[in-house]
Amino acid sequence: TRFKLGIKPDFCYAYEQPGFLSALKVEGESSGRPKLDSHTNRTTSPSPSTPWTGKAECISDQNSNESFCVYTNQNFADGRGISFFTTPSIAEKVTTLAAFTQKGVHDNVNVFDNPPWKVVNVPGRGNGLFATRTLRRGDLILADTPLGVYNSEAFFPDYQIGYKYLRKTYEQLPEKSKQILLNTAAHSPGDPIMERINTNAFAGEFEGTSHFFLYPETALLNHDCRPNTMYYHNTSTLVHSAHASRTILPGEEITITYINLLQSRSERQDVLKMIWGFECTCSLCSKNSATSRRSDDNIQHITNLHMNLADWSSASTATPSMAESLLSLYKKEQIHAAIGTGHMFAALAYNAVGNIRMAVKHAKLAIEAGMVTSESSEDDTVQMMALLEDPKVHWSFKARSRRG
Ligand SMILES: C[S@@+](CC[C@H](N)C(=O)[O-])C[C@H]1O[C@@H](n2cnc3c(N)ncnc32)[C@H](O)[C@@H]1O
Repeated sequence: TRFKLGIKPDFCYAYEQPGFLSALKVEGESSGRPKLDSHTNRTTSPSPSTPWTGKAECISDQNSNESFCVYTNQNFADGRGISFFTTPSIAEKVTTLAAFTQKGVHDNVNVFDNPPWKVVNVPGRGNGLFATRTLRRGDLILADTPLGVYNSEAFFPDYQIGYKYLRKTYEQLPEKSKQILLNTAAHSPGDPIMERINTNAFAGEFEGTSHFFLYPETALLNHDCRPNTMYYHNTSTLVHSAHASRTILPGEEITITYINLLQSRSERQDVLKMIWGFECTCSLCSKNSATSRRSDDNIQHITNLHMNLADWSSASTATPSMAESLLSLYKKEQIHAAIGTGHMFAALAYNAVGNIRMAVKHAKLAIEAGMVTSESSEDDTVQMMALLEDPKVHWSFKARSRRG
């Protein structure tokens, strides 16, 4: 299941990831979901134990019998504040998260006193973050909490109704945070709040439902099809953190990917234009057509290798050399954040033919590479640790060696 943001599933380098609002706009419009036009406005009083400020304003969808309300906590993360637009049951669960119950989880978050970057305005792409000192793979670039978390079901079907509640999520924030939100970019005209969510919010599953998260500082990161940074969203602390996925030199722009990178140039350009309104002229998109074709072929090859290596059926044709090819293609294509995944595939593929020495080598490398995204690849790390502990009892041991 997809949870949080990204490949595993909150780790961004390749799979469709920061699906921003417009991505769903398209999906929602074509899905013919019932409109929220038979709504009623009402308010509910929070129970005395909830952290929400004031009365929650709610809207009910009579078709689904679902209510969505605006909940704000102005004290969240040391007075930065946070607003939710979601169902009462999700809001109740939210209050039990570490974000609301554990002291200290936001201690070094939303702190930008001496960051390793500065904001620079680049004609044609707006603001972006540029490194002011050398960053090594794994170094923290920034960590922030969302100002808004919006249930996609809540306002999506009918914008006019949704706007009103989105505006409320904004209006209830502390003054300083309102300004921070307004300082984010909007790439098309329209309702100022809606458009800022549209341009900047990350989509991810939250408490089992799709939500959008607006992290105003992370929002400053521009897109590159070969980014030098990856990010992770912790759905318990609600902290979003971005780490360098390779060495970044002073003066270099710090970039993330907005899309699934395992797509051809034309596919990438189409989706970036459609959703974020810009022509991608990143280093990869600007290559001459012969180089670009080679890259597209590599991407296709990576996709095929993924499919083969993830196939544990009796029909699988996966071999360790496929995993070695995958690793070298990641390197060739400079998909740095995926190296850990490549080593994991290799560890499993070697163990599957009983080559313990190579399985252990790659498991160690996978864990080491996973440190960069320690939180995001938790399951993978656990899996690799288990393999290291005793390769012979790991489920993958000789799982492919008896096949003809
Ligand atoms: C999340 S914002 C990124 C920060 C934004 N540049 C700003 O000024 O705050 C996304 C918007 O930035 C611009 N953008 C991001 N990456 C870009 C790129 N590689 N080339 C051109 N524009 C880009 C587009 O206008 C896009 O809609």
